[in-house]
Amino acid sequence: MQLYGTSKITENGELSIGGCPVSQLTETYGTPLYVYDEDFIREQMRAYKRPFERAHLPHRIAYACKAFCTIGMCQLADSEGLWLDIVSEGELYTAIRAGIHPSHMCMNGNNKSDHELRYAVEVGVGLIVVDNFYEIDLLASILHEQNRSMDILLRVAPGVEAHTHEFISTGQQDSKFGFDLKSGQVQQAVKQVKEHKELQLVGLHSHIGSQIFDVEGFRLAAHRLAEQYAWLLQNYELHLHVLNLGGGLGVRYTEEDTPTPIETLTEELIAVTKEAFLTHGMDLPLLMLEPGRSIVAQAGTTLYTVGSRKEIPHVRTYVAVDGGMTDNPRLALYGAKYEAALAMRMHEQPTESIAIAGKCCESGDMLIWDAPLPQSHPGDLLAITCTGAYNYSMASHYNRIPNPAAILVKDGTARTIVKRETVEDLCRFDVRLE
Ligand SMILES: Cc1ncc(COP(=O)(O)O)c(C=O)c1O
Ligand SMILES: N[C@@H](CCCC[NH3+])C(=O)O
Repeated sequence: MQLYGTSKITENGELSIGGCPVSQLTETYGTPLYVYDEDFIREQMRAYKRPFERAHLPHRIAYACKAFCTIGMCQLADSEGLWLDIVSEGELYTAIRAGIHPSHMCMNGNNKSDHELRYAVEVGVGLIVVDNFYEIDLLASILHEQNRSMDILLRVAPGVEAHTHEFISTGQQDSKFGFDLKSGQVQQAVKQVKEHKELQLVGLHSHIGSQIFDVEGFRLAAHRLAEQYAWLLQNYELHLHVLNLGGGLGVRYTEEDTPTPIETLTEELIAVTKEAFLTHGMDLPLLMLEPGRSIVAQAGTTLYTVGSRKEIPHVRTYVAVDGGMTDNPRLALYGAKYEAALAMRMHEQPTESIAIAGKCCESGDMLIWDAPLPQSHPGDLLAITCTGAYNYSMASHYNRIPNPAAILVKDGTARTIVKRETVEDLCRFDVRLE
């Protein structure tokens, strides 16, 4: 199993994260437990900024908090000077509760409700990424009512096929997101925006997908967008000074994944975007990025306790843990692959290949199909790495399983960022029939 960030193996073969031996963490917080490595998260955020700072380029890095959205996580992003990319009332509310200034937020979403847009306008969200024709008029009318104006970007579907799972590919022409570039919807949208003095169009936005390993898709998107910037300048005398290329940088879940490191990819992104704009004799606009997964995925490890075992001769051995698809639905949804280790016996060699199952009443409730591990016993601690993104945020209560706690570890100290749910919490909204 590959270790990330501050994760280490102690002399007696125990996994430690952020200077905290995992047995101490689980003794205090129980299992399943999401453990987040604070230094590593901060380092990922800084890696995005360094290339811009080195080149003295204006930039905005907005953490796409959908990857892991809690008050503490929003505070971390803010403390590193990042904006937040939010997509719903809930994310906006969380960010506000975290004390983030709304002017440092960018709001995405393909079906923002009247209520959500009103909320964003009232608090003064810095930038709204308008996704469709309906939203242009809706947002304009809300702003008009309140006698306000707002900076917006237009979300563009640039017709780029990102090489990733089809469920997380978003830049292709056949997508629910954004204005279709190929059929001229972007120019049509700009025309419609120009009819509303409340909407200040400052740039375009594209997000080609998630878990992307190289710059090629971004290069194509940058070229297609630069062409639009040039066209809009020529035909409408519209000088757009912001370009948002979205998020999407991939991470290593297993050895099959070979992502470009954040700093290198960011340098490449700057270079390809510069080149694209130069082709049209234009300067690089203020570049905005919205990374989610690459900030938090590898900084997260989930700790479980091993329970039952089922050996099917000549077929497979299942070992079940005290969590599963409720805290990590990514195998069930995308066929995602992970690595695991027995967290107290990190020095031991694997002796068998097992299937790690969850505890839900569902055959698809699996975490890993073939994990090479030493023989495990009930009560052993099992660690699955790279579970920091889209795990907690997509957790469910299936089978009325409470969500685990999440903690942040650093320099030998642990802090709770999300409390463990209780079964009482699960009944909180139920109404007893009288
Ligand atoms: C508009 C937008 N921005 C940013 C992100 C973050 O993507 P990722 O977590 O892959 O960096 C997403 C999710 O794919 C998105 O839809
Ligand atoms: N939920 C997806 C990522 C979606 C990206 C958001 N647009 C995943 O777990 O990989």
